Amino acid sequence: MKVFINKRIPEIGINMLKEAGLEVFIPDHDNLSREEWLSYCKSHDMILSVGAEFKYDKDFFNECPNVKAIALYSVGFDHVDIQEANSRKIPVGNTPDVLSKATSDIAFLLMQSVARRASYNFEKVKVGNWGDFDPLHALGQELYGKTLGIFGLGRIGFEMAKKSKAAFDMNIIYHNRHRNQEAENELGAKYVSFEELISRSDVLSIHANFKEEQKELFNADVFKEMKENAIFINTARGGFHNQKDLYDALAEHKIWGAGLDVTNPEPIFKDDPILELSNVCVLPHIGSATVEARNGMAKIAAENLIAFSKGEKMPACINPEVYSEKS
Ligand SMILES: NC(=O)C1=CN([C@@H]2O[C@H](COP(=O)(O)OP(=O)(O)OC[C@H]3O[C@@H](n4cnc5c(N)ncnc54)[C@H](O)[C@@H]3O)[C@@H](O)[C@H]2O)C=CC1
Ligand SMILES: O=C(O)C(=O)CO
Repeated sequence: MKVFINKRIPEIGINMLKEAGLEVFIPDHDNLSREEWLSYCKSHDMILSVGAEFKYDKDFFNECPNVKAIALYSVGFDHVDIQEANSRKIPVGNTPDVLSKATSDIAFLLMQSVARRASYNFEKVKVGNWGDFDPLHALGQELYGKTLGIFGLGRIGFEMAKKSKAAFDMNIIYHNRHRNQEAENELGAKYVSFEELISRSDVLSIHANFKEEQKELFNADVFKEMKENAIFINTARGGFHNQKDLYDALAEHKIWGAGLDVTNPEPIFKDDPILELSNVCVLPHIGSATVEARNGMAKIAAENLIAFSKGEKMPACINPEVYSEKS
């Protein structure tokens, strides 16, 4: 069976696939056009898919009838039409858990960076404006005992909550599709309505998996209900926030600041006015960018395809229903 990988991943995953007897093809350049990508997909049985640039939508499935399995090199799967995959009984794997610590580290880092005005202060040093000690200048806010609101308390949200509780004894409130009993028992996390989450959070951190219905859920109507000292953190998907509304809320100091590892659109335009604001920290989607997480992702993605090639269930499968439908 032949595997197409659209971009080089850590060797550990490639070696596992080859050792399992699978033929692996990786193009010699990264910036594939959609046409090139499609032509490679068409001639392979399995895809190890890196990044969310190309969508696995109805058109893809219609054009690539030979593809039998997809292993995403991500935990997020908002670029895959799962119903279409299900209707063709194509299992789709993802990479849960191995990146939860790394991604929540970035949410935590952004929370502190915004609270202590890191981008403003970095810029001062860079332009040679260190300045004298000033008791009233460049003051941040402390996070001790503040309220952290988590939207989407799953794997990454839980890691963020644990760190914030341990470091700053923050009160954790959350809004999720289901109650998270573990977080309630271990951290005293309190389940609240969406409205309560917005109005009570000193830090609001987004960790839900994105669906089109939730597009720009965090918009002017939400920002106007947030506290003036509130910090908005998004490490989930840029599609969750309306970036113009976020800009307005930040520029007008309706909220304290924002930390973004994901933007809308992504990548962010170089001249996006939000980048000019001193109360914003933006990172280029590096949540899972550690050696440990990326190796773990390569390993799980390879395990998913190897299992499939042996006629077994993928160990990390987004749509396990394809197996029960088969039997
Ligand atoms: N910045 C980065 O590099 C990375 C970003 N991510 C993003 O983080 C997301 C979360 O990952 P995990 O924690 O592993 O997923 P997860 O599935 O463990 O947690 C997501 C939680 O959000 C909840 N949720 C979804 N929609 C909701 C809604 N409308 N209202 C309330 N709760 C809702 C779900 O019930 C679930 O508990 C991924 O889907 C991905 O988009 C993941 C890894 C790296
Ligand atoms: O895994 C994901 O969903 C990412 O965004 C990148 O690791």
